[in-house]
Amino acid sequence: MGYTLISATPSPYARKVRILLAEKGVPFTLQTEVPWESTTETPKYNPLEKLPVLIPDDGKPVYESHYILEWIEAKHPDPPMLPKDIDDRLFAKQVEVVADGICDALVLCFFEKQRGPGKESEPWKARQMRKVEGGLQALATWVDQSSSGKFLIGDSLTLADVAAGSVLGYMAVRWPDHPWMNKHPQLKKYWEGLDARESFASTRPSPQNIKDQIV
Ligand SMILES: N[C@@H](CCC(=O)N[C@@H](CS(=O)(=O)O)C(=O)NCC(=O)O)C(=O)O
Repeated sequence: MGYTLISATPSPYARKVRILLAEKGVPFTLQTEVPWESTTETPKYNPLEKLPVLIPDDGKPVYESHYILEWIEAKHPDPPMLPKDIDDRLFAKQVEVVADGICDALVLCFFEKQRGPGKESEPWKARQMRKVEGGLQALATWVDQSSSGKFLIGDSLTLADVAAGSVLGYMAVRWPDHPWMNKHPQLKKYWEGLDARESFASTRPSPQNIKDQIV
Protein backbone atom coordinates (compact mmCIF):
# COMPACT_ATOMS: atom_id res chain seq x y z
CA MET A 1 0.00 0.00 0.00
CA GLY A 2 2.84 2.42 0.79
CA TYR A 3 2.75 5.79 2.47
CA THR A 4 -0.14 8.26 2.53
CA LEU A 5 0.65 11.93 3.18
CA ILE A 6 -2.14 14.17 4.44
CA SER A 7 -1.36 17.59 2.99
CA ALA A 8 -2.94 20.92 2.04
CA THR A 9 -2.32 22.88 -1.15
CA PRO A 10 -0.73 25.96 0.50
CA SER A 11 1.11 24.11 3.29
CA PRO A 12 4.82 24.96 3.41
CA TYR A 13 5.25 22.37 6.17
CA ALA A 14 3.73 19.59 4.05
CA ARG A 15 5.74 20.76 1.05
CA LYS A 16 8.98 19.98 2.90
CA VAL A 17 7.80 16.38 3.25
CA ARG A 18 6.66 16.17 -0.38
CA ILE A 19 10.02 17.50 -1.59
CA LEU A 20 12.02 15.14 0.63
CA LEU A 21 10.03 12.07 -0.46
CA ALA A 22 10.45 13.11 -4.11
CA GLU A 23 14.22 13.67 -3.72
CA LYS A 24 14.53 10.20 -2.15
CA GLY A 25 12.31 8.56 -4.76
CA VAL A 26 9.89 7.29 -2.11
CA PRO A 27 6.41 6.76 -3.58
CA PHE A 28 3.38 7.97 -1.63
CA THR A 29 -0.31 8.76 -2.01
CA LEU A 30 -1.10 12.45 -1.56
CA GLN A 31 -4.31 13.09 0.41
CA THR A 32 -5.05 16.81 0.01
CA GLU A 33 -7.34 18.36 2.64
CA VAL A 34 -8.40 21.67 4.18
CA PRO A 35 -7.42 21.07 7.84
CA TRP A 36 -9.54 24.02 8.95
CA GLU A 37 -12.75 22.39 7.81
CA SER A 38 -14.90 19.81 9.63
CA THR A 39 -14.35 17.33 6.78
CA THR A 40 -10.64 16.96 7.53
CA GLU A 41 -9.31 13.55 8.60
CA THR A 42 -6.33 15.12 10.38
CA PRO A 43 -7.72 14.81 13.94
CA LYS A 44 -8.07 11.04 13.38
CA TYR A 45 -4.29 10.79 13.09
CA ASN A 46 -2.86 13.80 14.99
CA PRO A 47 -4.17 14.82 18.46
CA LEU A 48 -2.89 18.32 17.62
CA GLU A 49 -5.18 18.35 14.54
CA LYS A 50 -2.41 19.58 12.25
CA LEU A 51 -1.17 18.36 8.89
CA PRO A 52 1.17 17.17 7.44
CA VAL A 53 0.67 13.63 8.68
CA LEU A 54 2.58 10.73 7.16
CA ILE A 55 0.74 7.40 7.46
CA PRO A 56 3.00 4.35 6.94
CA ASP A 57 1.80 0.84 6.14
CA ASP A 58 1.66 -0.04 9.85
CA GLY A 59 -0.90 2.74 10.30
CA LYS A 60 1.12 4.45 13.06
CA PRO A 61 0.86 8.13 12.05
CA VAL A 62 3.91 10.40 12.01
CA TYR A 63 3.22 14.11 12.52
CA GLU A 64 4.97 17.48 12.99
CA SER A 65 6.89 18.25 9.80
CA HIS A 66 10.39 18.47 11.30
CA TYR A 67 9.84 15.09 12.97
CA ILE A 68 8.44 13.60 9.75
CA LEU A 69 11.61 14.70 7.94
CA GLU A 70 13.78 13.16 10.68
CA TRP A 71 11.69 9.97 10.47
CA ILE A 72 12.04 9.76 6.67
CA GLU A 73 15.80 10.40 6.86
CA ALA A 74 16.11 7.55 9.38
CA LYS A 75 13.95 5.08 7.42
CA HIS A 76 15.20 6.06 3.94
CA PRO A 77 18.82 7.20 4.42
CA ASP A 78 19.74 7.22 0.71
CA PRO A 79 20.36 9.65 -0.83
CA PRO A 80 21.34 11.35 2.43
CA MET A 81 19.74 14.77 2.90
CA LEU A 82 21.73 15.60 6.00
CA PRO A 83 25.53 16.20 5.95
CA LYS A 84 27.85 13.74 7.69
CA ASP A 85 29.59 16.45 9.75
CA ILE A 86 27.73 16.82 13.05
CA ASP A 87 28.00 20.62 13.12
CA ASP A 88 26.67 20.84 9.56
CA ARG A 89 23.81 18.48 10.51
CA LEU A 90 22.93 20.67 13.48
CA PHE A 91 23.14 23.79 11.29
CA ALA A 92 20.70 22.18 8.83
CA LYS A 93 18.25 21.70 11.69
CA GLN A 94 18.76 25.31 12.79
CA VAL A 95 17.88 26.48 9.29
CA GLU A 96 14.70 24.39 9.50
CA VAL A 97 13.88 26.03 12.86
CA VAL A 98 14.15 29.48 11.26
CA ALA A 99 12.24 28.47 8.11
CA ASP A 100 9.42 26.89 10.13
CA GLY A 101 9.41 29.91 12.44
CA ILE A 102 8.87 32.23 9.49
CA CYS A 103 5.97 30.00 8.40
CA ASP A 104 4.50 30.05 11.92
CA ALA A 105 4.62 33.87 12.02
CA LEU A 106 3.07 34.12 8.54
CA VAL A 107 0.23 31.77 9.51
CA LEU A 108 -0.47 33.74 12.70
CA CYS A 109 -0.50 36.99 10.71
CA PHE A 110 -2.74 35.46 8.03
CA PHE A 111 -5.38 34.44 10.57
CA GLU A 112 -5.16 37.75 12.43
CA LYS A 113 -6.21 39.36 9.16
CA GLN A 114 -9.21 36.99 9.04
CA ARG A 115 -10.66 38.71 12.14
CA GLY A 116 -11.84 41.53 9.91
CA PRO A 117 -11.48 45.32 9.95
CA GLY A 118 -11.32 46.84 13.43
CA LYS A 119 -10.75 43.44 15.06
CA GLU A 120 -7.20 42.86 13.88
CA SER A 121 -4.42 43.60 16.35
CA GLU A 122 -1.85 45.82 14.65
CA PRO A 123 0.80 45.24 17.37
CA TRP A 124 0.32 41.48 17.02
CA LYS A 125 0.66 41.59 13.22
CA ALA A 126 3.74 43.85 13.52
CA ARG A 127 5.30 41.39 15.97
CA GLN A 128 4.76 38.48 13.59
CA MET A 129 6.11 40.38 10.59
CA ARG A 130 9.23 41.32 12.61
CA LYS A 131 9.87 37.58 13.00
CA VAL A 132 9.42 37.13 9.25
CA GLU A 133 11.90 39.93 8.48
CA GLY A 134 14.42 38.60 10.99
CA GLY A 135 14.09 35.07 9.67
CA LEU A 136 14.51 36.16 6.05
CA GLN A 137 17.59 38.17 7.01
CA ALA A 138 19.06 35.07 8.66
CA LEU A 139 18.42 32.98 5.53
CA ALA A 140 19.93 35.72 3.33
CA THR A 141 23.03 35.89 5.54
CA TRP A 142 23.45 32.11 5.41
CA VAL A 143 23.16 32.12 1.61
CA ASP A 144 25.80 34.88 1.41
CA GLN A 145 28.08 32.82 3.70
CA SER A 146 27.55 29.56 1.78
CA SER A 147 30.40 28.21 -0.33
CA SER A 148 28.26 27.58 -3.42
CA GLY A 149 25.46 30.16 -3.19
CA LYS A 150 23.30 27.36 -4.65
CA PHE A 151 23.04 25.27 -1.48
CA LEU A 152 23.33 26.33 2.16
CA ILE A 153 25.71 23.50 3.07
CA GLY A 154 28.38 22.19 0.73
CA ASP A 155 27.55 21.63 -2.94
CA SER A 156 24.43 19.46 -2.77
CA LEU A 157 20.84 19.69 -1.60
CA THR A 158 20.23 19.12 2.09
CA LEU A 159 17.26 19.37 4.43
CA ALA A 160 18.32 22.99 5.07
CA ASP A 161 17.57 23.86 1.44
CA VAL A 162 14.29 21.91 1.51
CA ALA A 163 13.10 23.97 4.48
CA ALA A 164 14.43 27.32 3.21
CA GLY A 165 13.11 26.75 -0.32
CA SER A 166 9.70 25.78 1.00
CA VAL A 167 9.18 28.93 3.05
CA LEU A 168 10.45 31.16 0.23
CA GLY A 169 7.99 29.48 -2.14
CA TYR A 170 5.25 30.10 0.42
CA MET A 171 6.19 33.80 0.55
CA ALA A 172 6.10 34.02 -3.24
CA VAL A 173 2.56 32.59 -3.36
CA ARG A 174 0.97 33.86 -0.13
CA TRP A 175 2.78 37.23 0.19
CA PRO A 176 3.48 38.13 -3.47
CA ASP A 177 3.79 41.85 -2.61
CA HIS A 178 6.43 41.33 0.08
CA PRO A 179 9.70 43.02 -1.04
CA TRP A 180 12.04 40.21 0.07
CA MET A 181 13.21 39.51 -3.51
CA ASN A 182 14.35 43.13 -3.95
CA LYS A 183 15.78 43.37 -0.44
CA HIS A 184 17.70 40.08 -0.71
CA PRO A 185 18.63 39.51 -4.40
CA GLN A 186 21.06 36.68 -3.53
CA LEU A 187 18.31 34.92 -1.57
CA LYS A 188 16.01 35.28 -4.59
CA LYS A 189 18.67 33.79 -6.90
CA TYR A 190 19.22 30.91 -4.44
CA TRP A 191 15.46 30.23 -4.28
CA GLU A 192 15.09 30.33 -8.09
CA GLY A 193 17.82 27.71 -8.39
CA LEU A 194 16.04 25.41 -5.94
CA ASP A 195 12.62 26.06 -7.45
CA ALA A 196 13.79 24.76 -10.82
CA ARG A 197 14.31 21.26 -9.37
CA GLU A 198 11.62 18.73 -10.29
CA SER A 199 10.88 18.06 -6.60
CA PHE A 200 10.16 21.78 -6.11
CA ALA A 201 8.47 22.42 -9.47
CA SER A 202 6.02 19.54 -8.88
CA THR A 203 5.07 20.65 -5.35
CA ARG A 204 4.49 24.40 -5.69
CA PRO A 205 1.92 25.75 -3.18
CA SER A 206 -1.46 27.13 -4.17
CA PRO A 207 -4.12 28.92 -2.08
CA GLN A 208 -7.02 26.94 -0.60
CA ASN A 209 -10.62 28.06 -0.04
CA ILE A 210 -11.59 27.92 3.66
CA LYS A 211 -15.38 27.84 4.02
CA ASP A 212 -15.73 27.30 7.79
CA GLN A 213 -15.45 30.15 10.32
CA ILE A 214 -11.95 29.84 11.83
CA VAL A 215 -11.38 32.88 14.07
N1 LIG B 1 4.46 22.80 13.39
C1 LIG B 1 3.58 22.12 12.48
C2 LIG B 1 2.69 23.16 11.78
C3 LIG B 1 1.68 22.52 10.87
C4 LIG B 1 0.51 23.42 10.59
O1 LIG B 1 0.36 24.50 11.17
N2 LIG B 1 -0.36 22.96 9.67
C5 LIG B 1 -1.59 23.70 9.39
C6 LIG B 1 -1.93 23.69 7.90
S1 LIG B 1 -0.82 24.61 6.94
O2 LIG B 1 -0.67 25.91 7.63
O3 LIG B 1 0.43 23.90 6.92
O4 LIG B 1 -1.42 24.77 5.63
C7 LIG B 1 -2.73 23.00 10.10
O5 LIG B 1 -2.89 21.81 9.98
N3 LIG B 1 -3.54 23.80 10.82
C8 LIG B 1 -4.73 23.27 11.48
C9 LIG B 1 -4.74 23.66 12.93
O6 LIG B 1 -3.75 24.31 13.37
O7 LIG B 1 -5.73 23.32 13.61
C10 LIG B 1 4.39 21.31 11.46
O8 LIG B 1 5.53 21.75 11.20
O9 LIG B 1 3.93 20.27 10.97
